[in-house]
Amino acid sequence: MPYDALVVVSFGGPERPDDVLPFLANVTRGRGVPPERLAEVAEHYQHFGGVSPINQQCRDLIAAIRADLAANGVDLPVYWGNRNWHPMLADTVARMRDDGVRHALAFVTSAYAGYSSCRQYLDDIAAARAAVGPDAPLIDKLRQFWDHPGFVEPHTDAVRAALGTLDPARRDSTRIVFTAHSIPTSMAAGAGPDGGRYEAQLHETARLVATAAAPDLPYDLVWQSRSGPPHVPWLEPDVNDHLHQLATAGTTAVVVSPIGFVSDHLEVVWDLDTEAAATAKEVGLDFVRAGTPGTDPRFVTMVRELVAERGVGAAHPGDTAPQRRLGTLPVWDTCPGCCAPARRP
Ligand SMILES: CC1=C(CCC(=O)O)c2cc3nc(cc4[nH]c(cc5[nH]c(cc1n2)c(C)c5CCC(=O)O)c(CCC(=O)O)c4C)C(CCC(=O)O)=C3C
Ligand SMILES: [Fe+2]
Repeated sequence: MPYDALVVVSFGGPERPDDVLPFLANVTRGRGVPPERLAEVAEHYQHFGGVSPINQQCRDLIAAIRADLAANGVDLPVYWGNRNWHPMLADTVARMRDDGVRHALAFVTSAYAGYSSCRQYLDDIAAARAAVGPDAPLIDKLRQFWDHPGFVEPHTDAVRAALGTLDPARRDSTRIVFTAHSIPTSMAAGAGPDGGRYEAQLHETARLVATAAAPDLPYDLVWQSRSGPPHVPWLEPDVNDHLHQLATAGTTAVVVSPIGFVSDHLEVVWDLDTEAAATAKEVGLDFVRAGTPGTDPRFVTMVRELVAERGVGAAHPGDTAPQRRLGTLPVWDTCPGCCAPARRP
């Protein structure tokens, strides 16, 4: 059956102060996140008036996707549903059913393998379809896109632009510090069909961005936004500890590039622009944070290309577009057995 809709599936975020606690309850239900950590994160949201930037970023991305599809003659309605906040995915899937959608593609706003980045979105889709019932549309998730040029190139340009703002006299002691969301080490071990794929893909993206943006500079991949109880091991080092380390070892300037993310959502504007920037200042490092793809036209076009890989918009029925990729790690179109839920801690 040909595809008749695209649904953008994202994390969701609060849009007013009263949303913050119920949003956090949705994110952390059954996850064992300590109340102290929750109170701390609630405060981060309240610093921004209780409004996460992520929902508006999704609206902007969807407007750009719709315009790009229309400009290229691809007639595909675009829906939007979130994991943790309105519009909730189950409500969206009900609306898709009401509109007569039978078989949709899902673009998830996360590029990588892993439980939180991939498998949990598959579970969200399954739960939303189950809530809607037997006449819910089929929904196929598009593949992971960590090494797609439409994701790598905007990150590369952002790193290059950020480097351009630093003192060229310090170039010899400048480093690129890539970041992604930390996850429990047990979750990292279970990422992808054969494990370890979250880190492996991030290492590949870091290499692709660094070698294109500044082949002369050293770079690191470190982790941000650690959650969970202290006795559970998560990926380390934390970006703040790493900045301390770098300053001690003679680095004078850093570009921090959040390659783990597609937009400047709260974990970027708080954990990096506020916390990591303060750490850099404390230890005397020049600090600049590189941007994220957001609505970069290449990122928007990538979505159309991923859809074309599934045969949508083809000149002849049955034609599918080739995968555009810069890396060499294997990729799975349909995530077979990927990020098995049983491996989740
Ligand atoms: C891998 C990963 C991504 C990237 C993939 C993707 O993009 O999906 C990501 C994205 C995001 N994480 C976000 C927010 C939060 N994540 C939390 C908690 C957690 N994240 C985890 C992992 C990830 N998270 C994990 C293992 C937990 C522990 C709880 C659990 O096991 O599930 C918590 C609870 C409080 C805390 O403890 O921090 C919050 C509020 C926002 C929205 C920001 C905004 O509002 O703009 C976004 C985009
Ligand atoms: Fe998170």
